[in-house]
Amino acid sequence: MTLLLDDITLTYPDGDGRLTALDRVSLDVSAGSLTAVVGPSGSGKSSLLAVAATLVTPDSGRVVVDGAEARTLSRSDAARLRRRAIGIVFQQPNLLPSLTALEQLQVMAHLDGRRPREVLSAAEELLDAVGLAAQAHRRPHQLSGGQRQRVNIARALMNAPRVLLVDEPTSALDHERGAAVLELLGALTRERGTATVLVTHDRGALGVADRVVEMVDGRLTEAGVPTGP
Ligand SMILES: Nc1ncnc2c1ncn2[C@@H]1O[C@H](COP(=O)(O)OP(=O)(O)OP(=O)(O)O)[C@@H](O)[C@H]1O
Repeated sequence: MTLLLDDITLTYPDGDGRLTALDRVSLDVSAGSLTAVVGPSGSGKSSLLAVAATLVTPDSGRVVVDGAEARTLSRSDAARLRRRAIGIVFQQPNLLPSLTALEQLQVMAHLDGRRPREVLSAAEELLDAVGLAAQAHRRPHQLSGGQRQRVNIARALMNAPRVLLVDEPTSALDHERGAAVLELLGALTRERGTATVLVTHDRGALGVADRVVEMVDGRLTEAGVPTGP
């Protein structure tokens, strides 16, 4: 199993008590499959992603990414796991305004100490895969919202992560662009073999998901396997 969340409980301080954001949640996601997480606002979806990304340590339960249990790693091994094994796509692309699309991708890999020539060809190949080969030298303000989100997705894939975590990627997009981004995420998941978790309000996501789970009040329930379009 490429991503395993096993019996996760996460609480936050809340006045005198604690608020349970994740209540004994378990989820496994295999390579090359996409799990959509739906559920009302405040039900714990972002918390689930933060735990899966190893950005937040749960009160109890295990997070296993590509065979490594996050809690047992040293700080530096945990940082490496986060950088290499996990790709994160947030709602807002957060691109650096002064860099071109190509450079946004290159920065990720340079931070990881990879060789410039190899980095350049990987970045060009990924921009091509997300349909932006012709826009490689544009800066964020010269791209549409959908194109910016594609750069964001390509950037998250730059270090060839085993796990891809995506939070509401279509919320800033119109229906058509949103649908195209979801199709792209489904295709990249299969091509690149990532274990993908997609948090979304967008019903269009149900068509690209292998599995749909629902969060309600911090608990996860199976919402069924979509039967396709
Ligand atoms: N840092 C925090 N400190 C305290 N409580 C928090 C914190 N982050 C989230 N919460 C609470 O935990 C619960 C789950 O929040 P979370 O952001 O995971 O929900 P969500 O399903 O992602 O919501 P939305 O769809 O609105 O983004 C909510 O009740 C929220 O108010």
